[in-house]
Amino acid sequence: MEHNLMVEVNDLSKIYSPSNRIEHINFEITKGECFALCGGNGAGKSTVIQMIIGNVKPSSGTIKLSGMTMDMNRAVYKSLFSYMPDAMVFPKVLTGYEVLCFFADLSNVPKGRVDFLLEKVGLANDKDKKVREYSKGMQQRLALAQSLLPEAPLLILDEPTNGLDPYWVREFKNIIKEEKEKGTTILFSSHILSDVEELADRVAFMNSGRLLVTDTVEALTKGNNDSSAVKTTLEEVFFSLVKAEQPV
Ligand SMILES: Nc1ncnc2c1ncn2[C@@H]1O[C@H](COP(=O)(O)OP(=O)(O)OP(=O)(O)O)[C@@H](O)[C@H]1O
Repeated sequence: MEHNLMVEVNDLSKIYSPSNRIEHINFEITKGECFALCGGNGAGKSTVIQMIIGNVKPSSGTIKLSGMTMDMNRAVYKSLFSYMPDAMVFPKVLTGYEVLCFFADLSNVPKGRVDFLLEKVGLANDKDKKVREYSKGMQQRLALAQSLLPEAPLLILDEPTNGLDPYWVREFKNIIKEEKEKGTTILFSSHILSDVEELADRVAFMNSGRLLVTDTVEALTKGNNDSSAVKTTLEEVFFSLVKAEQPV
């Protein structure tokens, strides 16, 4: 039977210490959906992502991708997603082209796709430069190209537009929209709530290791039930959620 859910996160927790806990995280992402994980610094977004991709072992809870846990078949589980970290460290002695060819070989991706993606992220003219000569933004564009190489059904992006100039923020958003149109399921984390509003179908807000709310962008920004109500922004929603959490 075709499984409609790409991601199922069920009562997931990571207890780093008694005072540093990410707990009771529950959400599902339907195939083809664009889902944003939002929250302030230290809310737990990256930890949740790291648990999904198998880099951090959960203290409890389960994660399924397309109905499958990592324990069922690690190789198949890992083939279901590709991942762009918030800061990727590349071997600095390699050129951008060599880096992508390395990752392409790992995933049996034809070299033609390397050239296509270098063009897409605006690095075609710099492909023979060593990565150590790349600016931070160029390295980030290389990281995005790396994550797009395998055309995995689930694309996971940790803070994809952080630190990019306005031109490349827009280009990144267009690339994410293209992926969405192709039917790729997308999970991304971001602090930039205007980007989230533009890209995401649904949003989960985290604070201090807990999930506060998960809903569609439309429902979160519609104001109140009065149809004449002025729409609010995700930024305002986030402020009121975090404010409500503060001790009085
Ligand atoms: N390896 C670790 N060991 C101990 N604590 C950790 C570890 N990694 C993260 N934490 C803690 O877990 C909490 C959540 O961190 P995490 O990086 O997941 O948050 P985030 O929402 O991604 O934050 P930011 O937006 O600042 O990147 C923080 O209190 C952080 O200090």
